[in-house]
Amino acid sequence: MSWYIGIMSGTSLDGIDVALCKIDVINGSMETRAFHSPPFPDELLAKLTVLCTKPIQHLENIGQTQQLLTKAYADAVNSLLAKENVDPATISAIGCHGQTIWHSPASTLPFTWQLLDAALLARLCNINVIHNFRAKDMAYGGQGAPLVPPFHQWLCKDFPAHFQYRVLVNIGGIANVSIFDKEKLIAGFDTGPGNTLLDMWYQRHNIQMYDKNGAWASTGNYHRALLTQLLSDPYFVQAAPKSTGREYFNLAWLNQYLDQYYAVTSKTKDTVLAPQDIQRTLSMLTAQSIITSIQTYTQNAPTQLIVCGGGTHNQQLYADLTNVLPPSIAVTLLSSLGHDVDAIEAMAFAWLAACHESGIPSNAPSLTGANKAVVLGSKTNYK
Ligand SMILES: Nc1ncnc2c1ncn2[C@@H]1O[C@H](COP(=O)(O)OP(=O)(O)OP(=O)(O)O)[C@@H](O)[C@H]1O
Ligand SMILES: CC(=O)N[C@H]1[C@@H]2OC[C@@H](O2)[C@@H](O)[C@@H]1O[C@H](C)C(=O)O
Repeated sequence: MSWYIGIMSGTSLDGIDVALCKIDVINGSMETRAFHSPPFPDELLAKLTVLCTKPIQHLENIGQTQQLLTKAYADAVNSLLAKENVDPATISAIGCHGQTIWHSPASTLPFTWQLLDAALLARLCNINVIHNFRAKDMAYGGQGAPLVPPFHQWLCKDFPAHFQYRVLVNIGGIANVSIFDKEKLIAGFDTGPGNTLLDMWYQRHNIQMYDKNGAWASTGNYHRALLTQLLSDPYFVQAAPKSTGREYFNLAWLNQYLDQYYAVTSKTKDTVLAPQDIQRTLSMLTAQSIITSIQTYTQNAPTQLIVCGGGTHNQQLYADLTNVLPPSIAVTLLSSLGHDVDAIEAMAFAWLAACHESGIPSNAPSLTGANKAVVLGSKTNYK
C-alpha cells in the first residue's frame, strides 16, 4: 500500500480536484482518504477561460497561465496535506493531469496539450510528480483519451454484477463512457457534450458559471426538431476510437445548428426559441447522446448504468437522462456504490501514477486506437 495524490482539472473549468488515496495497485485495493475541490482563483479562471474560448493567444500569456495554474495546483495539494496532517514525505507521487487547452487527436499531426510545469509543482510540494499521461498513448497511434476506462475496470471489479452489461458514464464538461460485457471492457469513448454546452449557453444569458440544479433549464421546453438537428452532427455516429473537447463542442458549434434550424423552420433567432428552451434541448442532447452511444453496444440487454461527474448534480439533466432510458437500462449513482461522484477523475490520476510507479501499462489500446499497451506518464523528481 502506498499513498498517492491525484489532481484533475477538467474541461468545465470549475476548479481543481485533488484526491489523497492509498493504493495497492497489484492486489487491487484503493481507499480515498480525502477529496478537495477548490475553485480556480479569479485571475487564473479568467485567463483559462480566455485561453479555452479564444485560443489565439500570445505565448507569454499561455506561459503565465501555466505558471499560475501550477501554483494553484500546489496550493490545493499543500492545503489538503495540512488539513489532513499528512507529511509530504509519506506520499509516493502526485499524478497530475494538467489543464487541457487543446485536444486534436484526429489532425494530420495529432497532438494534445495540457498545461503544467511539473518541476515547479514537484518543488512546491516536495513530492515527485507523474504527468503528461496522454502523450505516450498518442505516440503509439492512440487518441490519448479517454484514459479512465482501465481505471473504471479496476474499480468496478468489486461491484456486484447482476447485469449482462455495465456502463460507467462520467458527465463532466465532456461525457465519456466505459462499457463492460460482464467483466470485459468492450468500449470506452467520449459520447460528446456533457455540461460544456449547458455551461456555455447558461453563461451567455446569466451571470453565474452554471445552471444550479438545472433550475433554469427546467423552466424551458425541449424542441424535438432542434434536438434532431443537433444529433445530426457526425460526431455522434462516428465509430470509436473517438475523443473530443471544447474545441469542437462550443457556442460556434451550437450557433451553426441553430442557424440551420432557423433556416429550415424559416423563423428568426430572436422571436422563436426562448433561451431556456435551448438550454433544455441541450440537456436532452447530453442525455440522448449518452443513451444512444450505450445502446449501440448493449442493444436491449439488461444494463446497469453507473453515473458520476458534476452533471449528476444537475437535477434536470439527471431527470432527462432517466426519462430517455429504455426499460433495459437501470440507472444508479456511483455514490451508491461507495465512491464520491466528483472524486473519480482525481482518483484515476492517483491510480495512473501508481501504475507508472509499478511499471504497469495503463492505456487500453483497443479503446484509444494505440497499437501497444504502454506505461503512461513521465516522472519529474522534486530533488
Ligand atoms: N449543483 C449543480 N447543478 C447543476 N450543474 C452542476 C452542479 N454541480 C456541478 N454541475 C455541473 O458539473 C460541471 C463540472 O463537472 P465536472 O467537474 O465533472 O467536469 P470536469 O471534470 O471539469 O470535466 P471533464 O470530465 O470533461 O474533464 C459544472 O461545470 C456544472 O455544469
Ligand atoms: C483531452 C482531455 O482532457 N479529455 C478529457 C475530457 O474530459 C472528459 C473526457 O474529455 C475525457 O476524454 C478526458 O478526461 C478523462 C479523465 C479521460 O481521459 O478519461
